[in-house]
Amino acid sequence: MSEVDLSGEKGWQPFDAPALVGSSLRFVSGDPEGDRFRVSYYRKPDSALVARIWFGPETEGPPEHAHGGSMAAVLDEVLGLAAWSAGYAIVVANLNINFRCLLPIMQVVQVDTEIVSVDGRKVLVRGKIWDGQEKVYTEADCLCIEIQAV
Ligand SMILES: CCCCCCCCCC(=O)SCCNC(=O)CCNC(=O)[C@H](O)C(C)(C)COP(=O)(O)OP(=O)(O)OC[C@H]1O[C@@H](n2cnc3c(N)ncnc32)[C@H](O)[C@@H]1OP(=O)(O)O
Repeated sequence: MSEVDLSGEKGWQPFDAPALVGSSLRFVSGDPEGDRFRVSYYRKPDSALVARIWFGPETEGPPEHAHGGSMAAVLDEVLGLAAWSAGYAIVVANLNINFRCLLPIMQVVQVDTEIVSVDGRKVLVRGKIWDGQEKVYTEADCLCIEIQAV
């Protein structure tokens, strides 16, 4: 497969996910040369986690477009990781997804995240997969629950 440009924007800092949560996080981001997903994580200047993600041919669902489950897997990982990167050791309890537009495969898209609220052990993270300009493919609310130990 040809080179995929996952570079971030000016002011974004590369974020080392395995350094924070360990190398078990491989389902989405564990095969950076593969034909499924290729992912690079960054922190924005406001410290929000952001990802640049390439959906490869093995994520195909509808012809030439991403499988809904592949988008769900990406949102599970990125939104959960957003909570970890904000200092909360969590697992995902509920992931509510709206699929807005078919997502063409073989292109790089962006996942933006936002910590919406923290209420005791409950951390609500909101995110979207979009083109980074205007087109939103998928939106999600992710309820994360803090755990004592992994
Ligand atoms: C290790 C590195 C990982 C880093 C990367 C993260 C990205 C990957 C994210 C994942 O894929 S994690 C794997 C998928 N998730 C799971 O398998 C979670 C399975 N579920 C559980 O382990 C437990 O259900 C859970 C820890 C989430 C909660 O069980 P607890 O017994 O600890 O909590 P409890 O049931 O008492 O609920 C605590 C609060 O959360 C609320 N809650 C729990 N589950 C909920 C739910 N599903 N919907 C709404 N609210 C929920 C619950 O009502 C309560 O609210 P209040 O404090 O206000 O009373």
